[in-house]
Amino acid sequence: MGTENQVGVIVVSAGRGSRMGTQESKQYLMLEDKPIIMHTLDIFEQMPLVKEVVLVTGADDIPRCEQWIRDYGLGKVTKVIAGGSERQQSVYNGLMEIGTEWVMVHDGVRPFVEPEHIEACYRKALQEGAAVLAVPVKDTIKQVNDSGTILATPDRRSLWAIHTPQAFRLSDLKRAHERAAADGFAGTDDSMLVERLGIPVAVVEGSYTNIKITTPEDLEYAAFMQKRKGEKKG
Ligand SMILES: Nc1ccn([C@@H]2O[C@H](COP(=O)(O)OP(=O)(O)OP(=O)(O)O)[C@@H](O)[C@H]2O)c(=O)n1
Ligand SMILES: C[C@](O)(CO)[C@H](O)COP(=O)(O)O
Repeated sequence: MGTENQVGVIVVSAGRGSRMGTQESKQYLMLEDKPIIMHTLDIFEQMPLVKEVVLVTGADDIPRCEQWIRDYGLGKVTKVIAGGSERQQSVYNGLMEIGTEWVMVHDGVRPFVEPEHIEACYRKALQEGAAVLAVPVKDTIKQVNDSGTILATPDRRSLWAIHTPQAFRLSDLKRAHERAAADGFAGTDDSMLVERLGIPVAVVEGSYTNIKITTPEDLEYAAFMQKRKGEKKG
């Protein structure tokens, strides 16, 4: 089945970036020639699979984002809307603006996600109903109590670090968000909310380079990654 112009993408970019510790919100920091968020949006702009993109950003940042979108010719971005105080609310605001049967939610501060992994995540969701990009953890992970004492060491073979995009039926994700809001449940990703409905979510292995730019160290790595991308293009 053709997958051209199929999926709506919500790119969430309304956070404050407090862990980055910069005056400017991290998603607007320059990465080589343009703001991080514009690198991320351009990935989806170049994908035939993507029908529309809704950018969710800070209310005060809407005008400059709209100008950048014009400057960089990001025609697939159909709306730029205000987010909420939590990521979950920002995603929900985006859901209200998307009209496609399938939706992908992506962090605006993940500018190194690879198109083939985005497509693989979407195709897996078409097959299984829902899918997320992830990578197997490399470190041993332990559960630790508030006193700093180790409680348990889960079997590493079953542990994955979950990334974005995350792909769902729009109707399922809306229902999941509405159920979570009704229950006062706050999740750290969208998959958690869908899992709560009993909907199976599949994992698709992506890449360790699909980092979420969160702290200053990530910014250094991002600069290295961007340089390497430029060298590969030649
Ligand atoms: N209220 C929020 C919080 C986060 N995000 C977005 O969700 C993504 C992942 O969130 P995170 O990396 O935690 O960003 P911040 O919340 O900005 O970071 P911090 O927790 O350090 O403040 C980011 O693209 C961020 O802009 C959002 O759209 N709305
Ligand atoms: C959605 C996410 O990127 C999956 O790993 C992550 O949970 C976002 O967490 P954050 O604290 O909002 O950055």
